[in-house]
Amino acid sequence: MTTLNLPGPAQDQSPHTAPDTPPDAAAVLAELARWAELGWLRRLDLALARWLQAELPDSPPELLLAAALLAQREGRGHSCIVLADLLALADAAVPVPTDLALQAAEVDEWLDGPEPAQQALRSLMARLVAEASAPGLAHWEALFAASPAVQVLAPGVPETGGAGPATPLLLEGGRLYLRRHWREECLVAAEVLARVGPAPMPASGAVNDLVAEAPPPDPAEVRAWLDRLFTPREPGAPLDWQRAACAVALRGRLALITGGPGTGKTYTVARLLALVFALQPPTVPLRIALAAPTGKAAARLKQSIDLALQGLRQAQPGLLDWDLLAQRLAQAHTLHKLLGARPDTRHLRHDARHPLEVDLLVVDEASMVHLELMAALLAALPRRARLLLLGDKDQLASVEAGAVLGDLCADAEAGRYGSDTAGWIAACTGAPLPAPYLAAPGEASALAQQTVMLRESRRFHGAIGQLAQAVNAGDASVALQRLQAPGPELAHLADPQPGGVLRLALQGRAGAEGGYGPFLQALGERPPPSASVEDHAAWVRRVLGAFDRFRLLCALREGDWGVAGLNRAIEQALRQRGLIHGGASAGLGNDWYEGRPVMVTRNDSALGVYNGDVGLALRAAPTPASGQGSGSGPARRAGPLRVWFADGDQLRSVLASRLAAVETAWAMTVHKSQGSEFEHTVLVLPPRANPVATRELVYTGITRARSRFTLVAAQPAVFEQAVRRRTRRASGLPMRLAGTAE
Ligand SMILES: Nc1ncnc2c1ncn2[C@@H]1O[C@H](COP(=O)(O)OP(=O)(O)OP(=O)(O)O)[C@@H](O)[C@H]1O
Repeated sequence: MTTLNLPGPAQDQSPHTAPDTPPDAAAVLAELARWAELGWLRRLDLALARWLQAELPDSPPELLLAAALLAQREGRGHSCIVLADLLALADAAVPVPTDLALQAAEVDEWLDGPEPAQQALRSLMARLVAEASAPGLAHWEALFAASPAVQVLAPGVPETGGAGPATPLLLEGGRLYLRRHWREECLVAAEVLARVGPAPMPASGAVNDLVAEAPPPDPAEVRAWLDRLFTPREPGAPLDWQRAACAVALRGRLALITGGPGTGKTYTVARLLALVFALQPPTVPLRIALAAPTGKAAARLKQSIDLALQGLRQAQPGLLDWDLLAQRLAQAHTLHKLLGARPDTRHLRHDARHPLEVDLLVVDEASMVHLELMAALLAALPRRARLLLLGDKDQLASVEAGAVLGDLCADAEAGRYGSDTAGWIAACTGAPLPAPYLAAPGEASALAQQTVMLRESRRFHGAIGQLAQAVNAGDASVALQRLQAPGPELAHLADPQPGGVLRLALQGRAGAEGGYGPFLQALGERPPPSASVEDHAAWVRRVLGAFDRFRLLCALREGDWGVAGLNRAIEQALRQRGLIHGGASAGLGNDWYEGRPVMVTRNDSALGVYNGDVGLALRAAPTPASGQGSGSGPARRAGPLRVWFADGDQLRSVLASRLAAVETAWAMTVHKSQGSEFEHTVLVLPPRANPVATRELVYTGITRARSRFTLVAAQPAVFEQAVRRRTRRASGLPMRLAGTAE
């Protein structure tokens, strides 16, 4: 995002865009080039428009503009653009069909620039629309349909795309797609619908086909098991949504369990696994897989499930064959690893032809699963297998295109259960479904029947939970009041200089002392060279643990208040204080020093590191130097610098020199922090309003904090605007799933 003082609207700038000249293809391309120059568009976005024009010189200017904007919006996480939204920029009077008008009202900025960027686009759109003989959506659709670059489809055509050439662009029901995303969307919708529908016939008669083909269990038996696995409920107590989630998940091959942090999603799934295991005939070897988008989230999932099962086992040792259940629970993996990502290729080992050998798959932090990954996962998972998606639908969606969990959980808040589901839930849990969650006639989609939202946070009772709630409700003034209330949990730093953030990082604040101080101290307490490998590993664990207690999260990547600026400032301050030593002078690569926290930015399955993994550069345990000795034992050579990662209790490390795609991680983006929690989390908002700062971003930042949260916002207005700004990603998935009436 540029913060330059930018020139005004387009017509003042370019000879191609004088108001009385019709904006032809050359004029539009020149204008797009100007926007790219100003940082409002990426070079990549411009390149798509230029490529189209080079390949098809007759391309209409409207299509060139739409293609560049489609590429730009794709980079902002949208799977498509809604042409009606674009046309609405030109003139409120442009006819927009009512079903699309809702989306038009919710669009955010189209260009990565301040108001002059938006004005430039509106102005160009107004002129394009004014020049058209028959302005409006139908005219644009006709123009696009005439281009060999665009295939036009009626809404809901199956994933094959029907007949016709594989054009790069695709227009369906007023939405313009890059073909790739359209195909992924169709696949996700088809797979979801197939899994919430009736079970397929066994394909091979193999023993595991019986897993999902078994008739639904007897609700009385389910209820008896739920009573054993959950804390006893008082007669007449209201519905326990955790039990309801288990009941719903038992009924189908796909279940979505959503809820804020600490609402017991993992607690519930651990009991659900025990329940499925208990109801399974002992002859059927149930294969359970656990996965999450990042290594850390996967390790956390496994740890929480193990802990919950241990608790159950201690309380009721004779209830189940706990050892067998533990054996069935494989190690948790990242989704990339589960799917068999290979080095140097996007190709995955598992796909529809080489499906995963799994009967029940649990995916945590599903809000981070983007469209492409979800499509790959659903393609590779046999339809007879059970899939449980866990996540917080209110969190930020992935950086990549798609907001799949949000789209799938469209009905989660309202419930919208049909009478069948309500009856099943009541029979399995012993409590009636509260009337407000019943669907109105015709409203109960098949997907809603398989979705449960957990509503009570078991972790956040205090100030952080209340703040998160106010933000989620869009109530900026209550959120600000909570931030200013006395107490150690919350604080608001309104320092107009980044120096205040630096102090927080190095010392913490009143009520949340420390910052990175305890980490730096642990780093300095390296065991002596004579220490054993075990002692060295224990030290690495201590340092990693100390690092994970505090984190700076930024809305922006660039600038003094972004990840890049704050990382630089922290490194400089630490060097000045003599707390880090490194770079070329210490015989290390320029960027490396002991204690450097790094985040992996590209999957490398050969090294076993995945995008988003955070590790610390620490020297390996010293090794005896060959051929040397002294009276006090063999001399030891300092170990090489390795980057250490913790997956729960497991440590793994990679030579720092082999990790090419990493960035320093004293500060990281809120996006990349998903799936992690820190004792004290600091959220740094930009000094001026910025479309990147949204309600979902603020909510995600706050809910990363375990016990202390600090907001850094020089202007309270920036926080207020962010809380009011909801992101809605353009996607055709809700439309594709809408035909799922029960
Ligand atoms: N019904 C319950 N009774 C008692 N304790 C519970 C119950 N549900 C959850 N908890 C406890 O609340 C805490 C949070 O639960 P859990 O970790 O399952 O939540 P979560 O939704 O998975 O959280 P996150 O979003 O952070 O992953 C845990 O300590 C768990 O043991």
